[in-house]
This record gives sequence, C-alpha cells and structure tokens, in this order.
Amino acid sequence: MKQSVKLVAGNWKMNGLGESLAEAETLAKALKEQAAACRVALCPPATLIARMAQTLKGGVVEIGGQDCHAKASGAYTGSVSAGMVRDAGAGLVILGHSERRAGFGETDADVAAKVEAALAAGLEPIICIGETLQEREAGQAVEVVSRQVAGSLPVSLAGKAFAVAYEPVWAIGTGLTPTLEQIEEVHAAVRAAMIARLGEGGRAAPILYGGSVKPSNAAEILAVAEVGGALVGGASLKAEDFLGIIRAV
Ligand SMILES: O=C[C@H](O)COP(=O)(O)O
Repeated sequence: MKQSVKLVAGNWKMNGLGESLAEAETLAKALKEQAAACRVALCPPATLIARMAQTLKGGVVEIGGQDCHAKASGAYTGSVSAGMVRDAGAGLVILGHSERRAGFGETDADVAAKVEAALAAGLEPIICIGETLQEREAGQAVEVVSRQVAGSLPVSLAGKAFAVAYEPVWAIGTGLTPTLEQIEEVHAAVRAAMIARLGEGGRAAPILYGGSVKPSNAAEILAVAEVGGALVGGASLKAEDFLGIIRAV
C-alpha cells in the first residue's frame, strides 16, 4: 500500500511560558540542526507560532497550529482563523483534538467545517480521532473511529495534503498505550474508513498514532503497519525525548 513519508508532530498544548518556553526554544534550535528521515513539525500555542517560525526559519522543521475557527473572519472574540494561523507562519494545523472535543464540545461536523477552513487557507490539517476508555472497554473502538472519520473528513480532502491522528483518549498523558495489535487493528480500520469516505484520495495520507509516545516505545509503534508517524504531546516539550522519538523513525 502506498504510504507517504512519516510525519512526527509535537503538540505543545498550552505550554510554553517561562522555563518551558526556554526548554522548547532549546528543542527548536536543536531540531533545526538535526537531519531527520521523516517530516518533523512543532505545534506551539498560537501566540508562539510567529516566534517559532522565526527560530526555525531556513530549516526543515515545520510549524503547525493547534486549532482554528471555521469562519474566515468576523465577530468571534478570542478565536483565531485558519488564515491567521497560516499568516503567523504555520503550514499545518491540528483539528479535532480530543481535548477540544471534550473540553469545548466540538462535534465531528464542527471539525469538518474547520478542516474546510484550513484547506481554504492553504493549511494541511491533522485531524484527530480516538475512543474513550469506556468505548474501548465496550468493544466499540473501531466503530467510534470509523464514525469519526466519516463525520470529520469532508470529501473535499480527497487529493489534498492532510493527516489523520489516532489518539485513544485514555492513552493521552497517562503513560498507557494500546498493544501493538490494537494499534494495528484500529489503523487498518481508519484506513478503510478513509477510503470509504474519500475513495482513492483516502489511500496516501499518513495515519499518525498519538498517546504516550516516548523514545522507548516510538520505534515499535512506528513500525506497525499503517502507522505513518506520531503526534507527540508531553515528550515534545523535552529536547532529549523528542529527538529520541525522531531518531526512532
Ligand atoms: O496531541 C498529542 C496527544 O494528546 C498525546 O499527548 P501525550 O504524548 O502527552 O500522551
């Protein structure tokens, strides 16, 4: 099966102030010097996109946002449009992260609208999906992610650059990870759902795995069939850990 080059993206979430900013900048500078066999992206908070774009200028490390509004402009206090994310220096944007789905009530339809906005602004979306622990324990993981793919991926994605990130909610920030067999099962189901939704246009986009990825488990996870990269949270804030994950690709 045709697979695009692996993508390792670091999601800094709402971190990057004081000491954690100093550490993050150290990481960004180290990454700039680092040759990598994969695409590498950093997704800082919106306020740091321009600063990180400047720090990483001239290197191969890409910059992503963590969210954007579905509208291009208007009376949406506190929001940032896809065009603004792009204008600040990002080329990618994370959409539909479970922390936004759970904490801000984002539905699959909301995510699909944001994906359309991102594409219109020239951003490459990384669309997050994943089951809760309750859904996993009820044997519904495949059903849940398949439904999320059908609802969150607009058909206009076919032929565009994008990625899907499978992040089991119960694995995020917990140190827990699914077994390699479970990851393989879900990634295969996600690929099937992408093809069902987008036809041939659903074949090439990478499916990242996210949830407690660290240097010690990155190599085995990234070797699983259909794992096209990683979306890394906590470990993307520490230079040694993130570099260790990139080396594992
Ligand atoms: O976007 C990243 C994920 O939420 C994973 O976070 P984590 O690596 O801290 O578990």
